[in-house]
Amino acid sequence: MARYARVKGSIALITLTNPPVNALSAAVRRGIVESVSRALKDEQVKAVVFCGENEKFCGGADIKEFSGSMSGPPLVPMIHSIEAGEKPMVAAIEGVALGGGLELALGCHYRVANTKARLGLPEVTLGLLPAAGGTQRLPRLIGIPAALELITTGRHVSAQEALQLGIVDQVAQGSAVQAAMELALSVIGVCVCMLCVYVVCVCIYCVCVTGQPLNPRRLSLRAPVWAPDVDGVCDAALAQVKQRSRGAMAPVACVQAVRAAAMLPYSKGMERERQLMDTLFRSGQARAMQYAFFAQRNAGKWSLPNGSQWNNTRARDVQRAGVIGLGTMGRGIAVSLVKAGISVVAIEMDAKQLESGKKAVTAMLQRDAQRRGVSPPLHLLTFTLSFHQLRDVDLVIEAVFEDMNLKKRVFSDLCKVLRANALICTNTSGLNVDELAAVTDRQPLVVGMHFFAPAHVMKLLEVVYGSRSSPEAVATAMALGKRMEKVCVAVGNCSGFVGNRMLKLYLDQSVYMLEEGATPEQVDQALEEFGFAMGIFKVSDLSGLDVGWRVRKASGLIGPDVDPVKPSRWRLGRRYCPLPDMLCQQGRFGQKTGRGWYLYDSPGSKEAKSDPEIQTFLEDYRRKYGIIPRRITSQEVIERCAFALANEGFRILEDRIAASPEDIDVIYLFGYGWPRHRGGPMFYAGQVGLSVVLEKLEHYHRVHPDVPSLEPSRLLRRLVAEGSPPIQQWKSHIKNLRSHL
Ligand SMILES: CC/C=C\CC(=O)SCCNC(=O)CCNC(=O)[C@H](O)C(C)(C)COP(=O)(O)OP(=O)(O)OC[C@H]1O[C@@H](n2cnc3c(N)ncnc32)[C@H](O)[C@@H]1OP(=O)(O)O
Repeated sequence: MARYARVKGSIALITLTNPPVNALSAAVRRGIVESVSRALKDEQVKAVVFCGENEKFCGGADIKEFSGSMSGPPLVPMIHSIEAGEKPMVAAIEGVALGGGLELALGCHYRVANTKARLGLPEVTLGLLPAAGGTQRLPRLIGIPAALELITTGRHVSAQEALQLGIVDQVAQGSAVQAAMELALSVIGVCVCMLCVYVVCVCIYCVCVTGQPLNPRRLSLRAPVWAPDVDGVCDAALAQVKQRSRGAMAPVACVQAVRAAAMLPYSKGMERERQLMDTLFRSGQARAMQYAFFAQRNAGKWSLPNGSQWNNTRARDVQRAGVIGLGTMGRGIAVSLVKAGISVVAIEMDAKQLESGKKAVTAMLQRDAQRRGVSPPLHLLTFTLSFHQLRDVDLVIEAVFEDMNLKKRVFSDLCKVLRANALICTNTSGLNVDELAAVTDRQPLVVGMHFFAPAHVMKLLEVVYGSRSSPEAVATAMALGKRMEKVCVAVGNCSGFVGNRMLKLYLDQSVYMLEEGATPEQVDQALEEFGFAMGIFKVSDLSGLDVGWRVRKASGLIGPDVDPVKPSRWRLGRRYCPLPDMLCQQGRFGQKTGRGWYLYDSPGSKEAKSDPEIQTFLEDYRRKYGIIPRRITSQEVIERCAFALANEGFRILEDRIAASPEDIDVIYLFGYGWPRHRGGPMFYAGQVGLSVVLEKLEHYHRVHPDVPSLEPSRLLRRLVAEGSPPIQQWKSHIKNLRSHL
């Protein structure tokens, strides 16, 4: 779908019409091809302007089409025919010009963007490369280093930056379409300055250049962008993306394609671009990343077991919020709220804590404002020791220490001062939201808002609905999270919710493997090669080993009856690994104490080094318990960790704690560093093959019968029995479910 109109007598205006982002679907491509041909044939038409409906130029190729068989006119020849057209073609960029959208604009002879427009080639984030000539035209326009940076990161740039880089010719304060039409008129030799009545080549009043030849504007006609240092630049970029992308293929292919633009004529470069794209397009990585794109958007379309959902429930407006507790989490939450334009009353229990919280929050906001060249919105903050200052807030987020009794006290104190209709949210990472709500006078207005540390950086927010939480409270927390630029997922109430409930089993498998013969380094290396940013033992050191220790003590797993010399490896009816507790007993809490599973130069330093003491400690431990160490392969590490995660994910779906496997994957992608090119633990299980996962879990459960969580879940068995349907259909196979609302 593309609309054709003749405007200003001699301009053909071609408008892409495919809301919401005017993606280049087969129908849009067909519409463009027909409109361009019409414009080229129409003798009255002297120039063509492309724009998008609803002030959005184009969000790129239609990603939904990638999973089916492609039909309609292909993009590459379509863009080529635009560039080769004998009439000036001008792109009027408003909103976004991304991926194929920007490639279409690069095929035009001129580009005009509105000040608010964003431009980019984000294909790499979908496991692809800009294969409609983007890897060949962009370097010819802005040079190899800048093109490499944009194409390998997929970063969007502002109109102003695009102008500086040379991607656009003009930035318009008002309508880009209007400005593009004026540019088009000036190019075809009609001066629009109103002072000049002649058709001229250079208007002496406004110095517009008219009657320009088109060949210099055709990027494909430009020679390769070779320079003496180009090999070095590409090699450095390759090394950088290999290190950063942790096994993702697309960034490497992007560098290879851009290198071709430096070395080869355009047609050969295009061949290279196509070959690389073919490989990526067929890869499981591209499928995983495209799945992740839609899973992220679907998470916003939350639904509760009682039928309430995103499009039938209104969120309340939140103008003023309270944050209780200014530890690491509270500070990050306060910063995110203020950045979203919300007034914050931040509360601490004692003056010293309040002062240090205030300093930290202020410094974080100042740093952020400095980076963005704006002034910090400190006027939105009130720091106080008094709960009374909360009397007119719309919502409170409690972020005190992870202790049920403390949180209950805070909740009942809050009820004494808050307005009757104010929401109370808890940032607990796994405590029972219903139990907390029960001490309040407003159970329907209590929900969990589980942020991830550091809360002003991490994207994930689990919004936890309890059995009495109202749909309106869930909608409000989801909307607030979105305003704070979080990826929000609505989840049910159970110990650990979704993310930490699964994490526990992943941690268990990791420490069991240490008992059996692995080292922290081996496990972490396998996980990092798989694509995790950090192995589980490095992450544990970063988060602090004492956190889990405290939780295990509170849950009764550690108590006075545990033998301090030879602690039991069997607790609450199942295998238990006391290694993390033994480390904590030695004061090894991780980075903060300079020692944990690894050794650090000093407390607080970040570089993890192997610690020979840990090797000796593990050897002594195995000797004490008569364990004969064995070699554990990387494959076993991945299988036991990833399949344990997925198996619990299936149980979470059975229990209806998560609404879909996509939601679980989004949680792991945005909160736990799961590699995006592997889609998420549920997607990965589907990609490996559900029957393979079942077989492996059966094997590991046979070998470790004392680990009940390795027993394959009912849902996994059912899905395999029903022929391993694709992930989008799993939901319909969940029957006889308990409702949590
Ligand atoms: C030969 C190959 C050549 C080229 C390859 C490509 O062009 S690949 C595509 C490259 N483009 C992109 O990666 C852009 C993807 N989209 C976005 O980043 C954002 O959607 C965008 C455009 C910045 C808008 O963001 P916003 O937050 O405003 O909206 P949202 O993300 O929720 O999207 C709204 C709905 O539009 C759907 N959608 C967006 N982009 C595409 C697309 N390219 N193809 C298909 N559908 C797209 C998105 O899924 C949302 O749908 P909904 O049903 O409402 O959830």
